[in-house]
Amino acid sequence: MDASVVLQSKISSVTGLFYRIPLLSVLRLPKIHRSSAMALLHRFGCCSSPSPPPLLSFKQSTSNSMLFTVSALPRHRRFPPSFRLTATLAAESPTDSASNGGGGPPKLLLEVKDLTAVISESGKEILNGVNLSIYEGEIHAIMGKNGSGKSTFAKVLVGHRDYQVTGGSVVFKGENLLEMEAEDRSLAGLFLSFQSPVEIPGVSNSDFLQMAYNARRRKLGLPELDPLQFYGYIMPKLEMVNIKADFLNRNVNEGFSGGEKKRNEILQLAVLGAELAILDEIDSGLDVDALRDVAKAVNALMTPTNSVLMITHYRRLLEFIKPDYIHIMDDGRITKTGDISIANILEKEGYKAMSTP
Ligand SMILES: Nc1ncnc2c1ncn2[C@@H]1O[C@H](COP(=O)(O)OP(=O)(O)OP(=O)(O)O)[C@@H](O)[C@H]1O
Repeated sequence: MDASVVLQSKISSVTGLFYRIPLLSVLRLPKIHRSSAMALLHRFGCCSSPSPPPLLSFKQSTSNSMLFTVSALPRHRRFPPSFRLTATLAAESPTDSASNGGGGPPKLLLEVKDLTAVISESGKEILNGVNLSIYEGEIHAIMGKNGSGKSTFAKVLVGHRDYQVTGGSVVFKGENLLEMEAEDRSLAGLFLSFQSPVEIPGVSNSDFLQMAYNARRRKLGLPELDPLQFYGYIMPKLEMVNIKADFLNRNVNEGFSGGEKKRNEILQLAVLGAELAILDEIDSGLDVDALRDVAKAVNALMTPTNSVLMITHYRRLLEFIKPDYIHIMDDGRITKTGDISIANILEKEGYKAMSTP
C-alpha cells in the first residue's frame, strides 16, 4: 500500500477508507483515463455507497496509526498460484438468486425506443433513433462500420457521463433505465465490458472484485462474503475463464496484455453476474485459444433469464457465441436485423451489401 493511501487511511473514517482506495488510485490516473476508470468503479457501485462496510478490517493502534488486518496472510501470499479451495461456502451468484427461472414465456429484458444521444461536451449527435428489444435468454450482436455509434450506444446504456440522452426511452427489467444513476444500472444487472479496459494502479484485482461483488450482494439484501468465502466463490470462476490465481494479486489490469485484459473483463462478468452483459469487441486482440476460452466462459454464464449483447466486427466470434439476432448499425441507428446470414454476407461483400433496403 503506498504512502498516499496510508495517509488517506489516517484521515478517513473506518468505513470510508474502503472505497477511497480505488478512488484515490483513479485520481492519480492521467486525466484522459479518469472518466473511464470512474465508469469502471461505477460499474461496481463502489463509489457512492454512503457507508460501505469495510473489506479491510483495521483498528487504531496506540501510536495513532491504523493497523490493517486485511487477512491473516501478507498480500503476496493470499492467492498462491497453486491455491485450490474446495469450499462449499455460500457462492451463489447474486443474479442467480435474484432470477425467477420459473418457466413461462421469456420476458422483455431491455426495450430501447427511438433513442437519441449527443456527446455531452460538443453536443454532436451520435445516436439517431436506436430501436432494439432484447428478451431474456437471447444473444444479440451489433455489427457496423467504424464510427457508426456501436460503442456509444453501449456506453449510453450504462450511463457514461460523456454522453447525454436527448430523446427516446430505455426500459430495463420494467424500469426506466435513463432515470437511474450509472452505479444503479450496474447493480440492477447491466454489465459493460469495455473495449479498452482501464488500469487501476494500487488496487488489486482480488480486493476490487470482492468489493464489487459484495456491493451487489448488499444491494440484493444478501450477506457479504468474507475473504475466505470469496475464495470459494471465485476459484471456479478463474477456472471458467482460464485465468491463473496469481492474477488476483495484481493490480486491476496493470501490465496485463490486451488479451489478459479481455479475460479479466469476463472474469468480472463471471464474478458479478449480469442479466444483460454488453460485450464491446471482446474478441479484439485475442488469440484463437483465448477467444475460445472467453467464448466458452460467456456461453457457460448464459441462463434462460440472462442475455448478451455483443459488439463485434468479426464473424469468428459469432461462431463461438451464436447469436439469435444480428443487427447492423449505421449512422447511429439500427438499419437491419437478421440472423447469421447477415454476417456471412458482410464477410463476403462488405457493408455495401447492407445499404440496399
Ligand atoms: N467522447 C467522445 N468525444 C468525441 N467524439 C466521440 C466520443 N464518443 C464517440 N465519439 C464519436 O462518435 C462516433 C461514433 O463512435 P463509436 O465509438 O460509438 O463508434 P463505433 O461504431 O463503436 O466504432 P468502432 O467500430 O470503430 O469501434 C465516432 O465518430 C466517434 O469519434
